[in-house]
Amino acid sequence: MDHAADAHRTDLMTITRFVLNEKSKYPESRGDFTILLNHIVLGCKFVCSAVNKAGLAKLIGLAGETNVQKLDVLSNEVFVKALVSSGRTCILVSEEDEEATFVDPSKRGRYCVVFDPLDGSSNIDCGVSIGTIFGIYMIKDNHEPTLDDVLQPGKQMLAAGYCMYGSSCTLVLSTGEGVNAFTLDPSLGEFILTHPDIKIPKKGKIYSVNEGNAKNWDGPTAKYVEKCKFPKDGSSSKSLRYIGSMVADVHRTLLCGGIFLYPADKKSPSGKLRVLYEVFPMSFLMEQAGGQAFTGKQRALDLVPTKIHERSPIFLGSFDDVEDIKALYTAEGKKE
Ligand SMILES: O=P(O)(O)OC[C@H]1O[C@](O)(COP(=O)(O)O)[C@@H](O)[C@@H]1O
Repeated sequence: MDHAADAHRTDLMTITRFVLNEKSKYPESRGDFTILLNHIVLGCKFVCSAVNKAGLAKLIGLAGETNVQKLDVLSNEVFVKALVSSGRTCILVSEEDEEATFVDPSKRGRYCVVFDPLDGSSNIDCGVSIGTIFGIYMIKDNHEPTLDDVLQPGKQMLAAGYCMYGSSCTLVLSTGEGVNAFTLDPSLGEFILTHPDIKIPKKGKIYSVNEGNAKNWDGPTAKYVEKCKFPKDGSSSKSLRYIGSMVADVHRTLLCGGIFLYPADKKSPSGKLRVLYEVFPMSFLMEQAGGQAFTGKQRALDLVPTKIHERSPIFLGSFDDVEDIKALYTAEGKKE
């Protein structure tokens, strides 16, 4: 690898150029998606800089008398304003807003964006990697947009991604043609393609779960984690890695393989993670990278949500690892 050449590389594959190339294959594409994506990218750049300077800019801690992080409020505001000002959206669903936002007809487009402006917020104060998660649907015709346009199975999504604010700022994106990652070059202010066509290893050496909830797990989950720790087939035990920030845990799983699980338990029978803007986007990316995502009952992307903040258990990651837990739930199902 000729680092000198790399440092002076002039043929820069920015995320805009990459998506323009992808969309140029479709004669009907008018650049609307690229314009929408550029506004999401703007939001990510803003949040990245805010997270980096959070300690200095007194952006750490809760907003006023609320139990919401200042950065959560700020991130939500910048994404809602960027998405509305793109002129390409009609419905916005944010983890931070109880109700969906219906964009004024004068500024409306055909894309519906579901997003978690800053996921893993419990990790903000201690500087652990956090991220933004988003999914994009499109309404097929010019009908008056309704919630039904977002309460769609995840497999209807056009695109999904996340931006991780960690040691570097990395935006991972899929428009349904594989998964690519772009790293923010702060000197250029541009996301540059650094991880083309990501494929998750078929089987991994890592399992990622909050074992603190173990006493409340159902049978198949408890058996699966036991199997990871004490495999009976002579294979070596898996290592436990859990950051408690979905974007960071899923990013590691995508690149290194293994499985991330947030199962249901007696305390939260529907799990913790939200279907529209956590489970669906991450499941979309996993499938596009050759992995899979399972709810304990079905393929995650086949789920049809009935509420915008609905939760679901999720098991996602390397194909073979998720197959193992699917087998345990199928066996459990047969017993019932
Ligand atoms: O602390 P727990 O129960 O393990 O939950 C951690 C999970 O919750 C999250 O922080 C989401 O919660 P928030 O939406 O409240 O940020 C995920 O990023 C993470 O995977």
